[in-house]
Amino acid sequence: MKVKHDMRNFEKSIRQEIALELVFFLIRRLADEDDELSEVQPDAVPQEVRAWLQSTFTRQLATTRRKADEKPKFRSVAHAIRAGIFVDRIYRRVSNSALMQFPPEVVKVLKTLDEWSFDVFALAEAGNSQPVKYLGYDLLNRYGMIHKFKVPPAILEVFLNKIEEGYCRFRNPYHNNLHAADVAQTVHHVLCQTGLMHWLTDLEIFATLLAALIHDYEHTGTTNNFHVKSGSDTALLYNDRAVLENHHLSAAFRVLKDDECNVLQNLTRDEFRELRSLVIDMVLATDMSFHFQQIKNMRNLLTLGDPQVDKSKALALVLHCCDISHPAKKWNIHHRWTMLLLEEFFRQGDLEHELGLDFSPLCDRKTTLVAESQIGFIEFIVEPSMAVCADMLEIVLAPIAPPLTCKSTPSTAKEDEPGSESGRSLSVTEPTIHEDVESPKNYSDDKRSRFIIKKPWITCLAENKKIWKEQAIRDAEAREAAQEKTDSEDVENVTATTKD
Ligand SMILES: Nc1nc2c(ncn2[C@@H]2O[C@H](COP(=O)(O)O)[C@@H](O)[C@H]2O)c(=O)[nH]1
Ligand SMILES: [Mg+2]
Ligand SMILES: [Zn+2]
Repeated sequence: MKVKHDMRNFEKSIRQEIALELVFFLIRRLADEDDELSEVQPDAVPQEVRAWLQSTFTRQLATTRRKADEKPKFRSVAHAIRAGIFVDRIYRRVSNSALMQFPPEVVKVLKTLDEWSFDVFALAEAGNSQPVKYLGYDLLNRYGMIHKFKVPPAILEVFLNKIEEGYCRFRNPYHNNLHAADVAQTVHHVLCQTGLMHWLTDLEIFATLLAALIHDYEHTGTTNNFHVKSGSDTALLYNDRAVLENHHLSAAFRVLKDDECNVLQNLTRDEFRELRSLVIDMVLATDMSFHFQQIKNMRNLLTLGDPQVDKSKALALVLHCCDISHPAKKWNIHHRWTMLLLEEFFRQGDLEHELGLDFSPLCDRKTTLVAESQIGFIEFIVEPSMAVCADMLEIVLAPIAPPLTCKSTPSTAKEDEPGSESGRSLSVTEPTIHEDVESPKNYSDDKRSRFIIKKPWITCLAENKKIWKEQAIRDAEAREAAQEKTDSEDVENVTATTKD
């Protein structure tokens, strides 16, 4: 019986191997000869992880993107600093009486909002499980959006409540209001700690924060592939293309149609159109099947002598990186997110089993190799994405960077509590300039001064990968021990049967 079982497993793995090789061949032919996935050595990762990589992160080329934006207008931050002004949107005052009140525990957590490994779980705990409401409100006020775009504070509160509710609709372990708040906070970190905000107009900042807040609105807790293979209504509606992302956008813009929730009501027609277009581009680019193409396109662009980076493409890459950034946060936070995501995947696997569908990769709770898959995710997806994004930021921000290495700008956020009368301002850490260092590999041959951003994610990624690798070894040993136990039990059973 065991021999039969082994034969079946062997045949199955041969079939999977052949299918996998065929898929790899087709991917190379159909998509790109040299895209990131084809660079992944077939033996470097377990088969299950490869299957997941290809099912989640590849597809044929996406449809044509909209034409490049106008050449970006650079503003000299150095000049602004010298003049003692830190662009007028940094500090806005909104009448205290109109502002939403924040519980003191929320205020305390929000004091750490600028940190790379901000603890969104602590915010949810402090804020009655409403992190989107508090964080969304605070961010939009910090960047002066409420003032600049005349967002009625009461409407903003209703809008954020509605968005928060939508995130909670399917009670997902991972794709919920905490994930939305987490991604928005990470986007904020990039905006303010790298200086990206100074490359952007107010409208572009508003669009970026809004895109982050709504990017997984009404997520069903199941993947695009699941929607397609189960023939869900949403898959039918969007013809199997970026099913979830189309839904997040469409449903969120529908919320904005309601007067009670319309935070965009005081935008001009042109402003609305521009913001909508940016938000759509950003959220559609969070579809993981676009990942390799997106990374490759940006990497190729950055190799050009004087790359002109389209703002919408730059912002889409930033949002995508923030969306997959938890493996680059401190271990405790990353581990918590991993367990939540895996539980969501496993629930999908349970559903697939009930529906008689094949398990999607990483969705079978009995066989999934968690540590191995996380190593694969970090090495093949997160690290390359963060690297390209950082290179892109260093290139686009170089022309507006201050000429000298600056110390951190004193943060007034510490004194100005959210919802307090004094309003609030942004703390912006100035990135550093390293003089006379080599330009990024492959990007340019000339040796000149280079603008460098801080990259707190690098140490976290290395540390997390190390922990997963240790875990993978322990898991493999445990599996081996369990297999040996099963084998010896089988032998005992056979012996007992023979005696009978
Ligand atoms: N195997 C893992 N996949 C991950 C992890 N974190 C994120 N992801 C994948 O990325 C997308 C993110 O897009 P979203 O808009 O759905 O949030 C997610 O769906 C996963 O496919 C991880 O830790 N491990
Ligand atoms: Mg998504
Ligand atoms: Zn997301």
